[in-house]
Amino acid sequence: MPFEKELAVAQEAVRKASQLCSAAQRGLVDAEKHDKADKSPVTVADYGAQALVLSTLAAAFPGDPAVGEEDSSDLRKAENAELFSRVVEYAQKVDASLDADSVLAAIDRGSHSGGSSGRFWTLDPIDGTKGFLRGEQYAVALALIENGEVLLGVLGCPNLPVDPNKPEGEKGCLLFAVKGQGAFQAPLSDLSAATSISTDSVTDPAQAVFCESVESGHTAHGRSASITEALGTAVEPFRMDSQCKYAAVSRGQASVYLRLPTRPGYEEKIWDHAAGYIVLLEAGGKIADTFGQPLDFSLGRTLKNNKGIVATSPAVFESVVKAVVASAE
Ligand SMILES: Nc1ncnc2c1ncn2[C@@H]1O[C@H](COP(=O)(O)OS(=O)(=O)O)[C@@H](OP(=O)(O)O)[C@H]1O
Ligand SMILES: [Mg+2]
Ligand SMILES: [Mg+2]
Ligand SMILES: [Mg+2]
Repeated sequence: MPFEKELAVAQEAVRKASQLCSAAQRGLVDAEKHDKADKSPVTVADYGAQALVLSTLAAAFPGDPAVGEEDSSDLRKAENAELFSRVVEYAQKVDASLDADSVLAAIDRGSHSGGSSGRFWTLDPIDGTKGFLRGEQYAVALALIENGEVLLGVLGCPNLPVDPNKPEGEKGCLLFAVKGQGAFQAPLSDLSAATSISTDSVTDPAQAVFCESVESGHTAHGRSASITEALGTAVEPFRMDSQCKYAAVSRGQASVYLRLPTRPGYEEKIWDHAAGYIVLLEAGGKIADTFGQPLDFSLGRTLKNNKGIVATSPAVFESVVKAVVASAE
């Protein structure tokens, strides 16, 4: 099968990073959190997961660059020495060969600028850091992009119930897809137990289950309420952090994921969407931005030609996109 090695390496890297994040989330203390220059939060687990995944990729595919969310500049500052030593501690628990220098070097492998030619990986070591800090959903998201096209995606979702119908049952899922090969989910506890997943077959948008971000700064909650009302949906969107929303639509737990811009100048980051995008498409779903335009991953580190996201199961796609476009007029 094409991309067999890439998939195996990516799955193992995301599984290990998910382990690191779970361990960190259980006992996170103040010294393990930090605010970046843009005021968004980052933790020992974001840095540790990026170091772990990018060092694993560097060993397996030394010629592949990466676009990662985090960089080491804050960790190198004297005032963050304690944060840095905890990052190294967490990374070493999962990979004993990592030391302080290799952690910094691995994190900084994520500085590639992306673009339309060649192949590169894109990593969000923790997507939904705010959800992670609240003890809720988050995802480790890794994708492979070649000539601007997303070819492979792996999503580690440590707090997501394996069976959506058993919310109190086993938690921890790995979702993955390779272009043209379908989408799958396995419990993080046993990757050999993967099963095929697909989007739901709802045809009436009034019956569609919607999901959206928890954070009101990341999506316009008022606008989604008016869209569901216009479509005749009685139930309001349920809120969930991170690319777990792509997982929810990909496995038929929700029909629609809306991400509606809150600030005109905000550009969506490729690592916030690439892995979820390919899993969703391979599960049978459809996706566009809030103007109905296809997502363009070939333009660098952001989706600068797109605004927001509309991701759905196939039969309701057109009517939902129409309602989203109309809601902007
Ligand atoms: N203004 C604005 N608009 C849209 N998106 C934004 C915005 N600001 C931040 N971000 C990105 O949102 C990512 C988190 O996704 P979610 O909103 O789905 O999760 S959460 O509710 O924050 O937990 C989050 O990813 P992480 O930083 O990896 O958590 C950000 O990249
Ligand atoms: Mg962040
Ligand atoms: Mg993110
Ligand atoms: Mg992140």
